[in-house]
Amino acid sequence: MPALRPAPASQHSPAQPRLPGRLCSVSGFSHKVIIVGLDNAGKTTILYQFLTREVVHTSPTIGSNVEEVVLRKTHFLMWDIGGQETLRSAWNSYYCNTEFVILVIDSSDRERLQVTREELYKMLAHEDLQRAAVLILANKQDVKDSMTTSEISQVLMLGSIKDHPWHIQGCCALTGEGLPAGLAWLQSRVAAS
Ligand SMILES: Nc1nc2c(ncn2[C@@H]2O[C@H](COP(=O)(O)OP(=O)(O)OP(=O)(O)O)[C@@H](O)[C@H]2O)c(=O)[nH]1
Ligand SMILES: [Mg+2]
Repeated sequence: MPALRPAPASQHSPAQPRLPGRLCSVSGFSHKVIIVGLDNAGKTTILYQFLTREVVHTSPTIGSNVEEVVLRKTHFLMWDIGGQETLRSAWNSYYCNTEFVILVIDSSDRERLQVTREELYKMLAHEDLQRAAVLILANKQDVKDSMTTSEISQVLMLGSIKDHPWHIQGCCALTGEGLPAGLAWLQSRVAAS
């Protein structure tokens, strides 16, 4: 298990997200990614696993964290957005210019999968996300009796999504298992476009 790192130092206020539509990074063009999902799903843990391949100590995100993740020569500007119920109405302020939505699910949280489904279809109907591809990360696969990707696919009715490219990947943010495959799918979409 990698060392625990302190929580990310700065977060952006939900009232004033920091230029969520900005796509230019120091190093050139970045593909904008938003990481959404219910509170406690593991979004912030995943963002920092992508960035450092280590587990950070997190607390609930108020607002967002943003980091640039580079995979070979492809740059992704990743916005990790707080998932608490009161914060979800602010997700749409991050949608502009989004190419990829990463929807993180706590696979051990059966009771709230329906809530995730409602949030998913609300997002897919939003005009700013019409061209976005969706990566569903079925996180916490290490937890005993967690839902499999096929169970989650059924409940979320992923087969009915015809107008957005999508992919579901099981993962464990504590070990990083499954995350490289998720990133590889994002990169394959970039290469295909
Ligand atoms: N067992 C297990 N725990 C995990 C996993 N990923 C994250 N966690 C834990 O789940 C808790 C919540 O993780 P966060 O990354 O803060 O969740 P979040 O989705 O960012 O939550 P909000 O910021 O409130 O929206 C933390 O205690 C993490 O250590 C995983 O794959 N397995
Ligand atoms: Mg968080």
